Amino acid sequence: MAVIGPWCCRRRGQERRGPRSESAACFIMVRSLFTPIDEKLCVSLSLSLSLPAGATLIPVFLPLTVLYLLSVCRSPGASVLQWPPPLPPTAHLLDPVAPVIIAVWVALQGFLYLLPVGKVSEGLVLRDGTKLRYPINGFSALCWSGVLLGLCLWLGMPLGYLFDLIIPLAVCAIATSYLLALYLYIRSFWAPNHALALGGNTGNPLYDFFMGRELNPRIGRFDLKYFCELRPGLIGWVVLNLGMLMKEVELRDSPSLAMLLVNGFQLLYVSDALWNEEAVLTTMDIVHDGFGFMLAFGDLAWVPFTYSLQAMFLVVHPQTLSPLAATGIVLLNGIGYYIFRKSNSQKNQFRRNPTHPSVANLETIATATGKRLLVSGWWGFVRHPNYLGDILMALAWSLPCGVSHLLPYFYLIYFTVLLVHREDRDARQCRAKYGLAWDTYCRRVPYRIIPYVY
Ligand SMILES: NC(=O)C1=CN([C@@H]2O[C@H](COP(=O)(O)OP(=O)(O)OC[C@H]3O[C@@H](n4cnc5c(N)ncnc54)[C@H](OP(=O)(O)O)[C@@H]3O)[C@@H](O)[C@H]2O)C=CC1
Ligand SMILES: CC(C)=CCC[C@@H](C)[C@H]1CC=C2C3=C(CC[C@@]21C)[C@@]1(C)CC[C@H](O)C(C)(C)[C@@H]1CC3
Repeated sequence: MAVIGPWCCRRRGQERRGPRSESAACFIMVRSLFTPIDEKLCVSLSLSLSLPAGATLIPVFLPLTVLYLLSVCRSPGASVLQWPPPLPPTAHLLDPVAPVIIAVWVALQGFLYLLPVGKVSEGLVLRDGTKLRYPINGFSALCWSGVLLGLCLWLGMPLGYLFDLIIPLAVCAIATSYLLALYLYIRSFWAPNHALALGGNTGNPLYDFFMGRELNPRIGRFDLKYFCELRPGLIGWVVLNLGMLMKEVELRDSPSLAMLLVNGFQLLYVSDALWNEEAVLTTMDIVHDGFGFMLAFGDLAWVPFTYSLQAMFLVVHPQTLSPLAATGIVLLNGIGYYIFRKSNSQKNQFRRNPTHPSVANLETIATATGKRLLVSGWWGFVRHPNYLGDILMALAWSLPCGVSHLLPYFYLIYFTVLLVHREDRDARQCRAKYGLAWDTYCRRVPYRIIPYVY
């Protein structure tokens, strides 16, 4: 097996080292999934999984992981530690109804995105000094989607059919993300230099296809990355959850408490993302990352089909929850959500208007860029309080599924790896941006995500 050194590329005299995207988190995730089977094999696999081998293998490995998880989730054993079963026959992978559902869904979300409702916000300043404008109407798209789904249910449409169709739907979503990524890669060659992302232009076609060359690809005023990040996949996730709930009603006459909790928690999370849609304009994905296969696949296939695994698991593996356990889980989700929301809002408020009364009294340190860093409040507790809240919520989403299977904890494991990697990537970017001030911040706030642990 050829081992290709650390990720490193030279372009215009610059050297960049180290993994720079969630793809590295994927490598680690692959390792953590297979560790019990053969640690040595996985260590050498992950060593060899570097540029460009990683960029070649991940677009094959991740879609297969989605199909594998969905098949295992529907099987009676639901064991992720078994040897992967053969792929289902083609007849089970494809269904003519699936592309119709996906096309109608994406078209509906596109229509709702273009509706002239809600305000229009400006993104951060781009390299050419301009700012892009984005519609802030995601929450209204969620509400309209809810109204239309309610209408479908009222008309007697069997939403539980989504459970039966899940694998063909995932195949279609994966195919759509491949086509989209290919389109994005080709069109990026017509984009001006200043519109390209700094990370996805190594000249290696596979790596650039994977990372994405163009930063904010648009068709007219339709921003493809912003649309995909928050609409079809994220709202699709809660629709799939609802489908699982309806399937449970079909099978057992009423939804279980566990299913209601999972649906409720995840609906709260998605609603929160869309309610605070403007905050997404300052996330790494929108500001730094190109739009390529990783984000297209992540948004359109990974999020809806792996984030809904807990609800799908509950259809086949019903769980009984005692009122005490349910109360504890609701409390855990509430605490996680509180930390997540309060810390995200505090930073957003501080970045938008540092003199606002809610943040004006917080202790800060100055940086050479003119921006200040918070060293008290949530951001003085740990360096990423928002990640801590997110991880607590992820745990609360898995616990209703009991502790007999590992599969419902897939999201928690994947997400922890993703956030640990994301924290590391952000720390490197902040170190480069703020220099000594960042070191001072790190000394003042020694823990990254979990106080006294990490
Ligand atoms: N469910 C999911 O699949 C995922 C969810 N998430 C969630 O998305 C949310 C956003 O996360 P993400 O975009 O990764 O990063 P953050 O929202 O944590 O933003 C990091 C940025 O915040 C600023 N910052 C860091 N420390 C300070 C400080 N002390 N004072 C002021 N500003 C500071 C820096 O930017 P600057 O100084 O330039 O302003 C830094 O680059 C999180 O809640 C995360 O959990 C993320 C990924 C996946
Ligand atoms: C394995 C793989 C292909 C990983 C790709 C990573 C993406 C799935 C995630 C990267 C950042 C994301 C964010 C959200 C969803 C997952 C992805 C796309 C997010 C929209 C979820 C809701 C949150 O409230 C959020 C809006 C802060 C968040 C933004 C980042």
